[in-house]
Amino acid sequence: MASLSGLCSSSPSLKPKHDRVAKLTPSFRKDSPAFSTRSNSNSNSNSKLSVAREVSADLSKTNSVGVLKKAKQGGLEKDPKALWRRYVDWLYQHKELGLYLDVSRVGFSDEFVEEMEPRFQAAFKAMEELEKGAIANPDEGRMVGHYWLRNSKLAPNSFLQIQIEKTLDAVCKFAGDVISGKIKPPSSPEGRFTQILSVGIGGSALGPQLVAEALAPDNPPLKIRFIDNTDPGGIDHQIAQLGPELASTLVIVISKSGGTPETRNGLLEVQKAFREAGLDFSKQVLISGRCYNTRKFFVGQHSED
Ligand SMILES: O=P(O)(O)OC[C@H]1O[C@](O)(CO)[C@@H](O)[C@@H]1O
Repeated sequence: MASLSGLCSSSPSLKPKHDRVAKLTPSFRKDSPAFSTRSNSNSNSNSKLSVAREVSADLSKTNSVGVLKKAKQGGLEKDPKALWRRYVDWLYQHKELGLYLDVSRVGFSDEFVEEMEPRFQAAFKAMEELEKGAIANPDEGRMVGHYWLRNSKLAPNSFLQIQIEKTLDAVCKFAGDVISGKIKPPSSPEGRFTQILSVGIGGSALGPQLVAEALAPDNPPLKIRFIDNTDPGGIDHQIAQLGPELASTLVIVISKSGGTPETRNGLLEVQKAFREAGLDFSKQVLISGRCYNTRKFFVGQHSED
């Protein structure tokens, strides 16, 4: 994961000679202890970091102190050399991701960075605790495992790692079978699923919405729509928009807890629409997460998980 500790340029040969920022805020540099700590959990992170390009200009006369003073006064630095120095100091590149982050034009001073450092250190520590499995959602008594889902090797124990890997494999296989038509609706003229209706709220809707917006191709094999609240008009609208394609709609009900009333309402409303259309809901619905004691609702295969 990219962290603020990686914001600075990391190629030693490109570091400014009078590295004032480095002196003032050692732990924000990539070669600092804080950076090393975080990069240890992501092997070879250091080798993936570098500034964007070679810096050949003579920077000896530039004055990043002046830039910082101006920034502190709230004025915007205009001197091109000073701005170049600041750019070189603060440009971050993550080669593997193709990510550049240029914060050099943000008017913060090194005093500000120094002042903020304890808070950053606290945040990094908290993030490390999360990665190790600290309970971060006390209401639900949950660990926060987003890190592990992206990289199962970060999971705090091998049981969780295997669970994640098995689940991801199963999800990919299921998606492939739906797309290929191996798993199909019982009575659709197309002979395959063409639409997904996702039912879930909050975190159980935002993730799929993000993926659908950010990662789906222009013409995905299945279109997706969402019921993410309990507004009856909105639910009716989604169902009406599907029209006859309800017969080729895969309904995915998502709930971490399996106990969210709004999600259950959506499920019941959609179930009713299927019934009224003479369709077998149980052959077209998949429930992700603990499921409202309705294990019969599974597409393709029965699951007890
Ligand atoms: O995924 P579940 O268990 O249905 O819970 C949904 C609820 O949980 C949250 O996603 C928070 O974790 C809320 O936004 C939402 O109301």
